[in-house]
Amino acid sequence: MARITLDNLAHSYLPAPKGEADYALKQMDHVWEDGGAYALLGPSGCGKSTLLNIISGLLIPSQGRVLFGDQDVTRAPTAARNIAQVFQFPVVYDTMTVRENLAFPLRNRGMDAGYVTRRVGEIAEMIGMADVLDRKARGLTADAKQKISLGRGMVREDVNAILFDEPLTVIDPHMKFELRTQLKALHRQFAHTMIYVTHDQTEALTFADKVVVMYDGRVVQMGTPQELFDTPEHTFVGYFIGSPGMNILDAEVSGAMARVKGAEVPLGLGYDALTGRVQIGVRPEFCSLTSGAGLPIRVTRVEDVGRHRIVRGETEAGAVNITLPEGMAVEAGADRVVFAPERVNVYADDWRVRPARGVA
Ligand SMILES: Nc1ncnc2c1ncn2[C@@H]1O[C@H](COP(=O)(O)OP(=O)(O)OP(=O)(O)O)[C@@H](O)[C@H]1O
Repeated sequence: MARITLDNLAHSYLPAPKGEADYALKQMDHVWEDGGAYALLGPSGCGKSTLLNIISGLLIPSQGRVLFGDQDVTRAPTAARNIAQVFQFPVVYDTMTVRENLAFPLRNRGMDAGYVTRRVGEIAEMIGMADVLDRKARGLTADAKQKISLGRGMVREDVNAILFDEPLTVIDPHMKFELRTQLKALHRQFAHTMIYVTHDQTEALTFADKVVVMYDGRVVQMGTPQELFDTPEHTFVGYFIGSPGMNILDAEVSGAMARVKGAEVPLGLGYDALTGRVQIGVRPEFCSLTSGAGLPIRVTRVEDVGRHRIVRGETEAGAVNITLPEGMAVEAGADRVVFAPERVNVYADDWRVRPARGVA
């Protein structure tokens, strides 16, 4: 297991990049702790695979270094990095049995037969395949084959890191939940450094201790699920995490007051003078519908989504979504929305601004 350091890293697929726009991965410095479970989350094209390929050794970055522990592996081939990888689609040997597939990475390294049997048994239990160990992989469903790939990725205990690239794409939804839970349990047990690439926020938030949110070639935030929810550092994080995402409205901010089109919005803390495009962001969970004072809103739709309901509305400042807690009805005549002041974040040119007074 190893700490992974990305030192002044950047990558362009062009031979002579001119500006930032030419970089698929913009300059970044990060340390990913030894034993951490990280999810790399972001929309298609944001640079997740590029970063993963640099860590795994499939790609040499055009700038900067990758360290595993203290060792510079920037130019080391994949085979020399001592990592395990699980890809989007199954990579199994059809002519081998499930047992032989799972044992392969261990036998390959000359592990003792007793250990191989014990370890394969543990992993087979975990992926729910203990009763089909002697079946040939050929003829198994794509789902089952991908479980073997996951098992193979996790069978070695001595790897520097395990990299997962959208590994649950072909797994059916029920099994997805189960495997995610198993992966998490396995992480607790063995504390491998794990990096899990996904564009699915549920997958990222349930798997990871730290979620690394990428947008347009940058890591815009690296934080716990709670941090991403409470204090999105970039408007993209606010918008991308949560269902629905954060409400973001253009505003003018003066001290502890924001003015949006149609109302004044009290803030929990004060702010220094701001420049650039100023916005406030507040999650639908911290908005409430009232008939008293507040930002005038016209409710356009109420959606039932199981445990709670989502009210969708239009204000002069833009669209606002409100999450109604379980059992709460939409009050007749309610035509204002108010925001919990201490839950309102302030942004300048998309980046969160720390309050001038009090805690950040
Ligand atoms: N081999 C390549 N040559 C040139 N450009 C590439 C190459 N691979 C990726 N890119 C570009 O680099 C950017 C980042 O792509 P990347 O595949 O890393 O994103 P991603 O977040 O993994 O997306 P997806 O989820 O769709 O795989 C994109 O603009 C993409 O078009």
